[in-house]
Amino acid sequence: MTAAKEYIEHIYQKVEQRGAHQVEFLQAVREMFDTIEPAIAKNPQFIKWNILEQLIEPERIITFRVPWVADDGTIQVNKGFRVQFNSALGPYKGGLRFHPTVNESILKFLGFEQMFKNSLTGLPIGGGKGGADFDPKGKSDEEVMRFCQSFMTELQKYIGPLEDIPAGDIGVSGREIGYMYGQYKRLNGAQSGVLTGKPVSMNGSLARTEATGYGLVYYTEEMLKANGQSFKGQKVIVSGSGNVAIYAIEKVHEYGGTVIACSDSNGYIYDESGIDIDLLKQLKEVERKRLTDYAERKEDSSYYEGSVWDFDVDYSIALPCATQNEIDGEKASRMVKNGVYCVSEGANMPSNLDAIHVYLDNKIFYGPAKAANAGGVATSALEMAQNAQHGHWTFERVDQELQVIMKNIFKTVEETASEYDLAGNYLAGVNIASFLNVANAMIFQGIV
Ligand SMILES: NC(=O)C1=CN([C@@H]2O[C@H](COP(=O)(O)OP(=O)(O)OC[C@H]3O[C@@H](n4cnc5c(N)ncnc54)[C@H](O)[C@@H]3O)[C@@H](O)[C@H]2O)C=CC1
Ligand SMILES: O=C(O)CCC(=O)C(=O)O
Repeated sequence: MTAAKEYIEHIYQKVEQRGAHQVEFLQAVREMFDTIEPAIAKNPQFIKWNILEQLIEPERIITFRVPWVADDGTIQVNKGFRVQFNSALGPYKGGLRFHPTVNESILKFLGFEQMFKNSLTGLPIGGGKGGADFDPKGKSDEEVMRFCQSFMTELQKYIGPLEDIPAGDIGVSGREIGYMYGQYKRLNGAQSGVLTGKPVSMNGSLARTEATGYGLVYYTEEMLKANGQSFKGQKVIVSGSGNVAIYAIEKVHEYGGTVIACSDSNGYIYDESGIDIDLLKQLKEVERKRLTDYAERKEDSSYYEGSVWDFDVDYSIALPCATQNEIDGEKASRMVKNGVYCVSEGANMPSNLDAIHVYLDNKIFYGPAKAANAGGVATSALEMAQNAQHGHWTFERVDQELQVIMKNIFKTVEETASEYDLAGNYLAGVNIASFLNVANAMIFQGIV
């Protein structure tokens, strides 16, 4: 075993000892550690600085009680969190997730990946993530507002435009960000730079809503082009039907591909002629309905229960945009059998480690989440820039900057993989490039 490998395994054992039950976090660390040996072997100072042990420990985890009153008068209590993972490259930056499954392991995996992802954007942002085990589904607007106000009453003590700037994630969109900003302002005065993903009328950025989905397609098109392919004429499946999925579908259609299926947490719709994006937006963004309503309103479309990745149909590109671990080894093998040659991740860690092995063994063009979905946070950093200069940029300007950022990320990934004699292994390119960004910044700052 090389010294680099021995060091990596020694630190991994420590992570396991400290939190064997944190399975999502362990998975994210394992995936990273499995690819960075060449970078550690080439840079022995990382061992001297014990950089991995510093990296895997969040700078701070804040947990708090979130009490609120439901419409029926009952008193509800949820658990709130903010994981301030790493500030080597700038203030903590990353979304808030409101979902019943939220726990410390999930937020640590998300924060860990966020610090690496953010470094790939080239913008001055560190990594963080937060949220609560609150389910906005089925709640009235008033209940969501009261929850958001209680959540922010505590969170506001720890965030600020130069310290920590949360944004949205699963279950947190413009509505929730609006309520949280209202409460922040009531307690601290108007400082719009404290949250991103704000509604445009509240100093949000144009194109932030679209950015993660559009960015995913810009990144994937670059990867396809580098391999003599493109979206044009391709059949695509997108999982999810939330913010990331909707704008990924819209951009795939603009690029000449056809998205034939998308999903929610219960099932999926198949629409061979291509998902009707206007209908999907109306159902999901306006009416907050389920996908069963799509099949009821759109002729020749069908709804099926279960995972969209178990659907046997010919297609070539898979864009998972729902949630973590939605694809296991079996589902990945099924995709390959169905003709998939490209998988690019809008969701964070949607593929488990077995699925990733299937992609690598089958030479799938693979866009790991840390790179492929970085367009959302990159545009959040553009929103911060606009807020700092008290100005607004046009949609075209933000979208143009987003395209440049996503192209540059792919270029960095491709070049890094080649530099380490791993040409075409985009997973290694993503992990090594982002690891070097964060590790070097930490060394510059000393032991802090
Ligand atoms: N919103 C953003 O800017 C960014 C989001 N992401 C990631 O993208 C993914 C989706 O986030 P958003 O679209 O923002 O959230 P959202 O709340 O708008 O939509 C989430 C979608 O995933 C589906 N979903 C949730 N749990 C599921 C499950 N267990 N099985 C199948 N489907 C499930 C929901 O039905 C919904 O369609 C998440 O992994 C998030 O972390 C990543 C980068 C930025
Ligand atoms: O826009 C942001 O700050 C956060 C985006 C996010 O949560 C993510 O990239 O997973």
